[in-house]
Amino acid sequence: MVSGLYDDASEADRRNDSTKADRRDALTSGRLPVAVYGLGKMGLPLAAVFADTGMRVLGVDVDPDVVDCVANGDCHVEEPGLAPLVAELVETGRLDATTDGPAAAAEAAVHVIIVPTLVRDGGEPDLSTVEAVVADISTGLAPGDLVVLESTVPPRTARDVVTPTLEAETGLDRGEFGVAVCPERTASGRALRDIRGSYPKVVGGIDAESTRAALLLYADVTSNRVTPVADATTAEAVKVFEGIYRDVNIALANELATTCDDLGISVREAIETANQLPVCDIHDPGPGVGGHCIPNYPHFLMDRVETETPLTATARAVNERMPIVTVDRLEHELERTGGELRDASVAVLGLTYRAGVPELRNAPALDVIAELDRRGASVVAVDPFVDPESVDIPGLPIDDLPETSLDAVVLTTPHTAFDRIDWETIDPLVLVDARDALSLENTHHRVVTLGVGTPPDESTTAQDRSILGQVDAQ
Ligand SMILES: NC(=O)c1ccc[n+]([C@@H]2O[C@H](COP(=O)([O-])OP(=O)(O)OC[C@H]3O[C@@H](n4cnc5c(N)ncnc54)[C@H](O)[C@@H]3O)[C@@H](O)[C@H]2O)c1
Ligand SMILES: CC(=O)N[C@@H]1[C@@H](OP(=O)(O)OP(=O)(O)OC[C@H]2O[C@@H](n3ccc(=O)[nH]c3=O)[C@H](O)[C@@H]2O)O[C@H](CO)[C@@H](O)[C@@H]1O
Repeated sequence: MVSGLYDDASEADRRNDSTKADRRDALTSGRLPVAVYGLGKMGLPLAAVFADTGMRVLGVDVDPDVVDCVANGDCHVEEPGLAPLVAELVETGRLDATTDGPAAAAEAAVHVIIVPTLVRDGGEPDLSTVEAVVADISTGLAPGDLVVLESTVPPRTARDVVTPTLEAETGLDRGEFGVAVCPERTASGRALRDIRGSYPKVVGGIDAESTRAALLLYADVTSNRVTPVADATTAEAVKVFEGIYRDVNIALANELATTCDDLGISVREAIETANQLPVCDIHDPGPGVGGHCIPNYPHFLMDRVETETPLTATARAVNERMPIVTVDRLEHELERTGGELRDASVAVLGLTYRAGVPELRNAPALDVIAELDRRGASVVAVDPFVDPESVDIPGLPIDDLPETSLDAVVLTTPHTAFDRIDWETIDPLVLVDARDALSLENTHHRVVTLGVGTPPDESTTAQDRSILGQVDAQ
């Protein structure tokens, strides 16, 4: 008889493959219901993939509009392939949604937390949403249940916050229920593909049995391998380290880009050529680091350790300054042409934090616009994915660019829709291509990127370099 995914069975039982198969079968046949707390950009895709393996999934969200939408088989999250999947899963009864967390907790045997973990002004991690879900779960937690943290959390959250709270609130002892950290390794726009197995799934429990139960949970979810790590804290650290790696390396690229002002070289050319070496993986410079992951995760480490973390802190500061660097570049170039930023009319191309996603959290473009505004420029924003007016910024349709009187353009996010702009039909302007995404060398515009301070040496023009490249290739 299978009572839960977490088992206090004897070692002999654990080695028994038929017991393991029974548990897996109980899960994928729907006999062990799964509650997924948080039906947002990552939670809904995760709930759908769980349900698609045969699990019976109850999605929980505090937002009644989200719950109504999902319960009706509709989909409020824009992810490739998600809408038809949600419709089918709701129709066949494998996925449902509720605002009633305690009721879902009472019914479920597996509780998966995928709510946001943010950072307060000042850098302190804000775990209030996770704590609210843990409070719901504790009202229905039963012996044999497994609690899974998919949300990214500061290392030691499972050990020092989640588990002690569950013990205190339920009266159950550690060993009667499981807690495992199984961090989401996905990004907006690729959620279903990533959850189904782009990367190995990391699982780490507060005890060996929790890790074992998490291995069973994900065995049928991912086509990739499931990687057990030593404990829950290691699993938490893996996710936070991934984010810090990215933040620090982007900061390095951004710093190198600013030195190219002095050197008078193209940072992109130097980076691309340096990256010919397999040991070299310099990232792309840009106007800043956005999204709700990478800018937050360094704080999850810095706030939790006594040890000094100067590199992590400096990287954050370098990246946070990039919107200012971008506006400085524009102001400087306008001055070189006799213009002034405080009188300038500027279009910012791309509001979202990266190309191709309708996501504005921590978007560098918003900081660029705030700084332009602070320095007196009048700004319009162009974005094919979000309406600028939704964040109180005057918007401009892409196709209206030629008819609009502009002194400057700043490209902050390289949406593919911008490829269709016919720059020849736009009056000459200063263009800061902060992502180096446009090829406008031969147009009448004054184009600068963040990583070319002065134009390349006249003796080796772009044309010369391409000829030299051909010679080199022969
Ligand atoms: N978005 C990403 O690219 C990404 C990638 C990897 C990991 N993650 C992690 O996934 C987690 C969730 O991110 P997301 O992008 O899905 O967030 P989101 O903001 O899109 O959605 C969160 C959902 O949780 C709901 N919610 C808030 N409090 C709740 C509560 N107490 N009970 C139930 N529901 C509640 C909200 O109403 C919302 O619908 C975060 O911890 C993040 O670190 C996100
Ligand atoms: C590559 C990837 O899968 N990463 C994911 C990441 O996803 P993401 O959606 O946050 O996107 P990123 O690509 O990391 O970009 C963040 C910001 O940095 C800017 N940037 C990026 C690279 C560069 O070389 N130079 C830059 O300037 C970019 O424009 C944007 O503003 O976080 C998720 C949540 O934890 C992780 O699952 C996962 O690691």
